[in-house]
Amino acid sequence: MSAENKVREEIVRLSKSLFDRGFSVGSAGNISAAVEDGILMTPTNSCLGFLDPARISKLDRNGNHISGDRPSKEVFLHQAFYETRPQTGAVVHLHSTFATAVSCLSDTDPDDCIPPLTPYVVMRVGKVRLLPYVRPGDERMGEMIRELGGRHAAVLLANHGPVVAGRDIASTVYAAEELEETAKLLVLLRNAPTRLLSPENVAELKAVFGGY
Ligand SMILES: O=C(CO)COP(=O)(O)O
Ligand SMILES: [Zn+2]
Repeated sequence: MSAENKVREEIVRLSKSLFDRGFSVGSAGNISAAVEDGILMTPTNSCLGFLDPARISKLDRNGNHISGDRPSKEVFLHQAFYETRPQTGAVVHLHSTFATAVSCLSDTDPDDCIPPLTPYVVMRVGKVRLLPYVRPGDERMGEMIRELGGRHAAVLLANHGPVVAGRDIASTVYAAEELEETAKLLVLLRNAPTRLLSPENVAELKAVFGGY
């Protein structure tokens, strides 16, 4: 099997896994992955549970649609991550329930919307920014990601959902899951006195496991 076909199969397998466990419903969310000569992206209005590897959209390096079904309307969002974080090999956008809940709370800190509750969110996701609401598919989402200058691997789109960029599709999906589970803890612990990891704990994790 060619390297590109392996990536197609991986997109289908991991998308189905997310869908089967309720991290995405209906036709919400989209996933992309870099290949040698461009980017593969889930087609617009497709259900992550039932993707066909042959119909996945392919874009060239300039973002032109070259094969497969029409790409996700969030193409600008995905492209902005590839452009600003050269290490990016995949981007995952979900409407997963708890991360989306945090994106709707009016007291969420926009500079640090997922505080360091547990080590794995620090290790796999890093500091998460909240970006102001624009409608799905609005080109301004790409501009907002570019303005971050590649400093964040994950963002929450206000009143919409999370977006995570990573080195490859599996690690990016795992990071999106970690973000969702931490958002769930945040909602569960809302109004309960909560101990966060200290700045020293966070610094130790970054020193040992690397930063995102
Ligand atoms: O999540 C979505 C929009 O934000 C889904 O859009 P697409 O079906 O175009 O990928
Ligand atoms: Zn969306």
